[in-house]
Amino acid sequence: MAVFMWLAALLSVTLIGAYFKIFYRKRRPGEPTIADGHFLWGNGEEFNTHAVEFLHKCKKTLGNIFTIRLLNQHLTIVMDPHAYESFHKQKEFDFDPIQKQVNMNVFSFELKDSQKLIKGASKMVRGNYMANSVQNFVNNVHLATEENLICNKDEWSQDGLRLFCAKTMFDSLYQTLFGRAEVNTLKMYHDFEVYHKYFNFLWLGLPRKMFPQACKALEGLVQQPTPDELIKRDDISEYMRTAIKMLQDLDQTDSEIIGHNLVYLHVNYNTFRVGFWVLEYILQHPEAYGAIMEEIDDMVYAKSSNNNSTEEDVSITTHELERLPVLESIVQETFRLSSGVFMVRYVNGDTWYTLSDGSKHLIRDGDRVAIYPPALHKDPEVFENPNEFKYDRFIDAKFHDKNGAEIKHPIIGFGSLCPGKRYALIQLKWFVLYMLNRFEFEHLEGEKAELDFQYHGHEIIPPKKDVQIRYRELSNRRTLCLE
Ligand code: HEM
Repeated sequence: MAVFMWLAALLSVTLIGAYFKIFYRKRRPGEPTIADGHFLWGNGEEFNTHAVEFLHKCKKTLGNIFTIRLLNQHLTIVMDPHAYESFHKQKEFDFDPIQKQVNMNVFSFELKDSQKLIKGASKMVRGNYMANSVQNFVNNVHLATEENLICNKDEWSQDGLRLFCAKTMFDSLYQTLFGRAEVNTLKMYHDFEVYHKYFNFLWLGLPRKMFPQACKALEGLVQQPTPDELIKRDDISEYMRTAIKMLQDLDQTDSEIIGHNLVYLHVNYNTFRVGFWVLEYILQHPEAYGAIMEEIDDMVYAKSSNNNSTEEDVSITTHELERLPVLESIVQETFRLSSGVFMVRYVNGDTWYTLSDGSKHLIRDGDRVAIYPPALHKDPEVFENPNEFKYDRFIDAKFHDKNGAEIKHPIIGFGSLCPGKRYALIQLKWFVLYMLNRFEFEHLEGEKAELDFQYHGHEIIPPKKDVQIRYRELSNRRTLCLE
């Protein structure tokens, strides 16, 4: 009996010691307040249940900067709506270890020289390279529509909206990325859907073997042509070609290169995800649908030399596409509502970080620090009725904090580092314009998509389930071309 009690006492002491070593920490002078949480798993549960509500609640009591704990990991959250630039410029806040973690845990590869690669490949989504890629995309959207949809002026066809977007947008993004080939892009899309369910768990480092469905989906996703075969294609995207060649020069293996290709497919998959939401919100809101059709019709009318003929194609420039006010506002509003992104950095050395009110805060070496854009995007002090979709919210609008100071970056759906932002937005806008100019859409009775908040942390949050729509080709429309 005495031995048993002695062992129990030893175990208790060991557990208490482990608790203080792994989970507990003493706040040092200057460090942000640590949010109250469960003594073992910290704030994980509240964060998972509804991250935005939880962070708004913390902001009310703790202010514009505080630290939360997810199990044994401390994460300082910056809620200052003016922090975007200072956060981006703070040299100790490092993205490299974060992308390494995603690459290794989710896609099983490590880049030998990530900075060189990102710099080199990023040049290929600008200037003429971007223009060529956009032209390929325009062409591929048209081909996907002809090949994968039922184009009928007299009868409605029925589909899931997400499936509709997969057959058109995902297909064209895929073909633009890898070059045109006989490939079942719908299978790729389904595998990506399954794999993304486990993204957050994998990213955090849980072993893939725990998720047999993820393993099976990954087996499908890595069924790609070899890197040598891919770069022989004439129409593979320049950033993919450049990245593959650089990786080969660095002696990375074929399987590492295939893992890296999946990262590019993943970033394009985000463009597809947001494409779905833009169309869905337009369908949910007749006033938005009416306004955008009016904008398209006005543009087509203004650009046609003969308004009695529908034979003539109408050409618009990329610049014009980027500057359509209703489309731009709908896109921004869609990002505001559907973005789930974390702008997270590893802290390289103890850092005094200054907020916009001049206050200085000590951020601890080895922690993580983050801006969580969805919490800013839904801040009721900045956006009136933040959970409502308002299609014209961003037309000629400026946004201010509660003291009246203007917020320079009210929407940060691409973080501060994404080199593909302009390219993705052009593709997105073209897709929406092309589809609305060519088809009429309706939800089936009672159908409405809802955001699935368990995917918080993903760049774009998917819907809980697909929604059923019907579509038919419009009569008397002019064909649009992008110069
Ligand atoms: C709607 C589509 C997209 C969304 C929502 C998106 C979002 C993001 C976000 C949130 C980040 C992290 C940035 C940060 O933490 O500051 C990022 C990084 C990145 N994105 Fe995008 N992205 C999209 C499309 C693209 C495309 C089409 C490309 C292709 C070139 C791309 C390439 C990258 C790269 C290479 C990085 C890593 C940058 C680095 O490590 O410095 N993205 N993206």
